[in-house]
Amino acid sequence: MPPAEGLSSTPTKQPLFSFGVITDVQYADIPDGFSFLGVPRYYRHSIQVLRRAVKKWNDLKKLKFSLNFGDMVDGFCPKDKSLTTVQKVVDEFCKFNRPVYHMIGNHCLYNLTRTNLTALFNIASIDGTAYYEFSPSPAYRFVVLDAYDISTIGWPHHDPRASAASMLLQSKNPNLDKNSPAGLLGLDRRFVAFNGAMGEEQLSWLDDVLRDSSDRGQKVIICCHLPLDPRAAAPEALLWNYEEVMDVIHRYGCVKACFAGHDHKGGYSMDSHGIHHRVLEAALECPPGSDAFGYVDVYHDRICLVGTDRMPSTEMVFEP
Ligand SMILES: Nc1ccn([C@@H]2O[C@H](COP(=O)(O)O)[C@@H](O)[C@H]2O)c(=O)n1
Ligand SMILES: O=P(O)(O)OC[C@H](O)CO
Repeated sequence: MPPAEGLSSTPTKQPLFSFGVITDVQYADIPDGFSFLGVPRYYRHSIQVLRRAVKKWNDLKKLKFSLNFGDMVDGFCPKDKSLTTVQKVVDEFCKFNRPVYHMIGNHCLYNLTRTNLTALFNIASIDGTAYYEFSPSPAYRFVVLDAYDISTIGWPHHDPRASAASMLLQSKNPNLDKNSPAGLLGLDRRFVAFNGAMGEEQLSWLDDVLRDSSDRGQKVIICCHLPLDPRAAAPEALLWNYEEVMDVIHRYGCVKACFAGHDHKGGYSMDSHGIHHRVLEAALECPPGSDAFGYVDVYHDRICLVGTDRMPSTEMVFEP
């Protein structure tokens, strides 16, 4: 869990900039249900959480942009309603009067093609990929990763990225149902079909962006639907090749924090290189009337997540 429930030493100076965060809205116009492990899921209420998030973000008047960490629609959404449902959620995000940067999650890919999704989410895409970067202030760069670059979901069966994922799952997960981690031990429990990996091209792009950021003296915040640190999330939620990705990140000193979604209960850790990992609590699992969203104040020496209700606040001070 985060080191502090509140912001014990909130700096009094003005942040360089601030941004909103929300994850796993997983909206569908269907009755409430449960996760595979029996955790309640409020499919119709989650869009109300998003509405309250957008209102709060607008009321604050200081946010520069917001980040949606993926899974805006649920896999149980009737497939003939996928497009209108995703459009309905996108329309809610559009009520925020600043840009919103989206990530693609597994539930998005259960519903729509990558071509549809990248168009709806306004992601400039090469060959269906959904990784990109932006710099909201000269001192900072945001790197948005595509966690399903190598995946059995989202690509046509003949695509090499789908074949590579199938081969990996085949070798790591003997279960007939590849969504099941039954029998897998420890961190190997991540080898399930609802996760994915970053491919070589994306890893090399990440390396280039981080080298350039280091050269420019910029600090970097990494954003990914899937968590990258085992101490911040359940093994079943991790990116398949999180170690490879963290090896690239640890080559440079510029990355200060990694944010993720997917593991609905949320989490926090600081890794061996002093990088903060914050997995955000899901909007989907908020019982009616409760919320999970927040905003982040960014300073030169720290970032402060100010959470609402089920999303605890977290102060993340950078290592010198
Ligand atoms: N076939 C499956 C699917 C999931 N699990 C486990 O349940 C957890 C939650 O799954 P949801 O997709 O409902 O969020 C997941 O972390 C798996 O450990 C399973 O055992 N078998
Ligand atoms: O949002 P889901 O249904 O993919 O669930 C993700 C799992 O909880 C990760 O362990």
